[in-house]
Amino acid sequence: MIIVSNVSKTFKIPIAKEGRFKGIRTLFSREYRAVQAVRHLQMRIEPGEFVGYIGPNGAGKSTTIKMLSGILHPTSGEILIGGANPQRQREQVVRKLGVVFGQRTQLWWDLPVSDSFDILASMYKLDARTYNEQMRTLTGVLGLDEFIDTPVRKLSLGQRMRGDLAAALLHNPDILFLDEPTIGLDVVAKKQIRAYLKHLNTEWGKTILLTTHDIDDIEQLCSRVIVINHGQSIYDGSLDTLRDRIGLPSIMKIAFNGIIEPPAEEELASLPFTITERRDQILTITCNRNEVTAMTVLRHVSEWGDVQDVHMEEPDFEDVIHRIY
Ligand SMILES: Nc1ncnc2c1ncn2[C@@H]1O[C@H](COP(=O)(O)OP(=O)(O)OP(=O)(O)O)[C@@H](O)[C@H]1O
Repeated sequence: MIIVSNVSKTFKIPIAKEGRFKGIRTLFSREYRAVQAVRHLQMRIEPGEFVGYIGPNGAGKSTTIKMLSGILHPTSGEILIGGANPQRQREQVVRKLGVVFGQRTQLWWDLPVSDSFDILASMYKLDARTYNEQMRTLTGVLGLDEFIDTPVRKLSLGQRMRGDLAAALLHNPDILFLDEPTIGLDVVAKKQIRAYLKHLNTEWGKTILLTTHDIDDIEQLCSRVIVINHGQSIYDGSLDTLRDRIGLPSIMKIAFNGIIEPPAEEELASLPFTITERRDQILTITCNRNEVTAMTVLRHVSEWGDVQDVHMEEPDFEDVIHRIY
């Protein structure tokens, strides 16, 4: 289990000097300004959960992941990963954790991928049998064969990400922190990485905290989302509840056979939904699904003509995000 209790992180940044030798003078400056990257963060993640951690640029996501994995120290508050503190019990925590930073690789750039795995295996002190077994399993799932002897610098971004995922999983940790693992990937590679991540969670039971700017990642993978803005958690729950809470409309497209005869303006105004578009034989209807069911809408519109087809459209998740920010 991951427990984050009232964690804050403040960076001290030297105030930039003006005038001659400003670079050197800034370097030796004793004047600082404080940037509060994370404020009073509370979080509890149960084993086996797949949690999306989202927020605008500079919200504090990477800082949180770096604190969770022990790279940065919180200014205040406490973090426990499986009962251990990532700063004080680093080695114990590192064994439980795999971390992937999408923008940076932990593989050695000029070496074949297999050499990086050899180095990591010896860092984690894996015995030969465990290492070989784990490599076999990971090769099966992540298709490493295709590029195992290729130097990392020659890999496609999708292959590199598969290599990085394998590196993070080599010591078989229970928990994965993934910071933008799909960044820069093309549609096909994204789909593939998502399929792997789903497998790691549902088949292998890995607990995953995923940071992403890609809304499809969240929609397709995460049962829970935590939204952070200006270092503070502003939402923690399901994606559906998030949509409902900010009252995004449901959209229905209703196709008719033949003539459509909606009632007069006054009667339309009294209905619990609105017609937002009328094109040929199709009406677009918008309603708040907390206030009116699709069946009620259908009952009304079927009096206006011969309904041929109904199509429900989910509100766009990008809209959801913009509204909560
Ligand atoms: N090492 C650092 N020194 C000083 N300030 C930092 C440092 N790391 C992060 N910050 C600041 O802390 C705040 C949070 O940054 P962080 O990288 O955690 O955001 P993020 O949500 O991951 O953003 P993005 O989506 O752009 O990666 C920002 O204001 C950033 O400038």
